[in-house]
Amino acid sequence: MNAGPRGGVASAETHSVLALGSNLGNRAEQIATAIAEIADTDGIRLTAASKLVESTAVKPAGTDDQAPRYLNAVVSIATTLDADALLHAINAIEADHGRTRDERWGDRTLDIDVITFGDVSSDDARLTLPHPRAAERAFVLAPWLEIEPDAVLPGRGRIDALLAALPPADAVAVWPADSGWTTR
Ligand SMILES: Nc1ncnc2c1ncn2[C@@H]1O[C@H](COP(=O)(O)OP(=O)(O)OP(=O)(O)O)[C@@H](O)[C@H]1O
Ligand SMILES: Nc1nc2c(c(=O)[nH]1)N=C(CO)CN2
Repeated sequence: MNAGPRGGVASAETHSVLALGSNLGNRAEQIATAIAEIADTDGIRLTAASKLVESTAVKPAGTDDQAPRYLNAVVSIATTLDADALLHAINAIEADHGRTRDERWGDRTLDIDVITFGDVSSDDARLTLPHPRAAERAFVLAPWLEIEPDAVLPGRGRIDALLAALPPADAVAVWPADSGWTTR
């Protein structure tokens, strides 16, 4: 797609998909503020933002299953930043929201992951692309599908098929519950 600055992704820009999550504090406000901050970042143009979805916290096996439920959302952007600069920008937004990094998959005020950056593939631990766990996460795939129904996760296939292959127990619910939107 190359529809220029108002439509799709201009040639100097890279299309990227970001996933946001929060399970501490005012979850909806943190995600909404973070999306506004992403849209305000130099070199980033927000092209779509999903509704919020709510789901049980996915934790490593054997850890506390009492964790607060998450709200998640997905945005698509067109950016002139390179992947490192984009990671730096989203880490700064997380830090502004009081995010600390102490525990893997720990509770957090705000998490922002880079799901895709163009068709870049990277094994770098600092920025693995596409995000290595996106294909197994209904809380990423369902809101992504809402904003990009034909999207493909590079190397894994169409996201509608990936979502349909997940166990029904992984389904996410639109939040707030009365907004009349279902994900599966
Ligand atoms: N695609 C990516 N998006 C965001 N961070 C990434 C990515 N790939 C690697 N990282 C690195 O992962 C590190 C840990 O990130 P984080 O604490 O958000 O992990 P997590 O949210 O607990 O787990 P998960 O990555 O499964 O969502 C970060 O310091 C970051 O450099
Ligand atoms: N439901 C849900 N569970 C999670 C999430 C998340 O965003 N939503 N993020 C995690 C680590 O990034 C770990 N577990």
